[in-house]
Amino acid sequence: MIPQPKGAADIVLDDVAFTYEDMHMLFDVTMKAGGIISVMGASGSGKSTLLNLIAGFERPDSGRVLIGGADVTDMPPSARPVSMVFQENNLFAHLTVEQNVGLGRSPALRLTDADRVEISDALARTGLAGKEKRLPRELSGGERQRVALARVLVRDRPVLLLDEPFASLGPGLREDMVDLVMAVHAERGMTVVFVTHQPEDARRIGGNLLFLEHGRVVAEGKTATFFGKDGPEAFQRYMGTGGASA
Ligand SMILES: Nc1ncnc2c1ncn2[C@@H]1O[C@H](COP(=O)(O)OP(=O)(O)OP(=O)(O)O)[C@@H](O)[C@H]1O
Repeated sequence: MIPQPKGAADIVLDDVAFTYEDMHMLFDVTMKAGGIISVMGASGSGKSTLLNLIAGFERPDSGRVLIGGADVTDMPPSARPVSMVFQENNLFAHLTVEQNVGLGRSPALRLTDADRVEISDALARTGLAGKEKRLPRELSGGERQRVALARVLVRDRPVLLLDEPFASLGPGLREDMVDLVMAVHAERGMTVVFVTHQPEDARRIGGNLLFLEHGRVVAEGKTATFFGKDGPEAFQRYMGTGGASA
């Protein structure tokens, strides 16, 4: 079981409306502190927008975003208690691995000895020891995402948002990376929201699942239930399996 998190935070989207041209989205959903939640849905259903509203890269037309009970609707992304990992371009190309991780401690890279110890621990934890001085272009795609996760560890924020972070990696490596996210979650107990197109990622993660259609959450609950024979109909249609997949 996940230890009771000290710093985890509930995420609440309270009647959050958001529009892109003719795409009207409405999110009214609570994600429990310390949970791990997969977000699935067809392309264009609003998964990235949901994360961007939590992170503050998009502002609601109406409604409120609360994190840990605090209303963050008007806060810029940098002030929110959130880390985010994208599919790519998480790193600064001209900075070394350890500098990229160090940014999670100090945006100006003014690092104390204690920060350096934390950075070195995070690099060891994510399997990057010995690669500290490399530039991002000298790493594989999987290693670059490990650097992004090491930065999450040193930032130590109560919410971690992942937007298809391993979509460009092959299946075996993706499994390893999902396991690393789960290990980070087990260690820190932050609230993790993981957008994925891959059913096997969601199954591996377990926890809860939000399923989106046309800018709304149309089903939510335990991930295991989604993949069972009584999974929500909309999800079964999306999977095209009529229910449980192998
Ligand atoms: N910057 C934008 N300007 C206009 N429309 C946008 C913009 N970004 C997204 N949209 C539209 O908003 C809707 C939701 O997009 P979003 O990226 O959140 O979906 P998604 O579920 O993450 O898709 P994918 O799985 O393809 O990444 C889509 O209809 C998309 O075309």
